Amino acid sequence: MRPRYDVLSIFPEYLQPLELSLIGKARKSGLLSLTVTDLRDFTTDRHRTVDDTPYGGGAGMVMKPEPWAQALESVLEARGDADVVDEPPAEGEERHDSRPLLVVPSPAGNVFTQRTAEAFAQERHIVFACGRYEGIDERVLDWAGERFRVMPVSLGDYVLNGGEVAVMAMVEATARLLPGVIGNPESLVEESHSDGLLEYPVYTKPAVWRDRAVPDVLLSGNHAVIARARRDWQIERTARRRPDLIEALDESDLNARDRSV
Ligand SMILES: COc1cc(COC(=O)c2cn[nH]c2)cc(-c2cccnc2)c1
Repeated sequence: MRPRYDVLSIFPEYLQPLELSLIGKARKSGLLSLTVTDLRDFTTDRHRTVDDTPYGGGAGMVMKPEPWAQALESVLEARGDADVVDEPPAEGEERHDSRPLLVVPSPAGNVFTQRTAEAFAQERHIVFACGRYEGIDERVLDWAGERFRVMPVSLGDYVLNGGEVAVMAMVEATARLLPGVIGNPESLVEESHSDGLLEYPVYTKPAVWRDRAVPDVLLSGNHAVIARARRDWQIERTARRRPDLIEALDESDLNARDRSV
């Protein structure tokens, strides 16, 4: 599967870092396609206006609906299935929803986690809509629901000026899970959150650096003992920094840790 990612933004140049490094290489080698489109290309007035004052008053501006609808329709046409109608499901089968995913970074979204990235990595086509100002006219998300699976997504409990930074983070977190993007897929297995825990501390040469030695266990060559020590460090680090994650830890792991201490 060659996933296709579309990004709609009034600051397309903001997404240029996605042309660099591993994601850039993956795009060049055809592992994924990523197209960034300027929302202003879908305005019709001389000033290429994308925002207007909010109904009901309040500070700031709201993104006008029509440019978004035109841009989203254009993305579907480019994909070649603007009017795709899903085949009726076979007897007893789940209806297959071939609509692309429309991800809208927003402080009011569902929280993006590693599980979300894993789900996104299974998607054939994701459209990322970068909101600016106070947000996008809500009717756009309602209208888009006929042609997309619409998903407001938050990176965390803070407010950015626009969705571009959030999209870069989500595209990177997703694309790195695609086959062939990361040189050594082994490195994906033991990283933070892949097993529900934070990752263990890492060390490299020299063995003693500014009077600080690498933990002896890592120099022992005993892989079972090293694996146990690393698991313990993961549990301790997670309990200290992210107690909210620790509940998810399987009871047997905690018991095993107590026995090994
Ligand atoms: C689509 O509507 C949006 C999108 C964004 C950009 O995304 C984030 O800020 C974000 C994404 N994950 N966590 C935060 C910001 C606003 C916004 C700005 C100012 C006041 N109120 C709302 C609105």
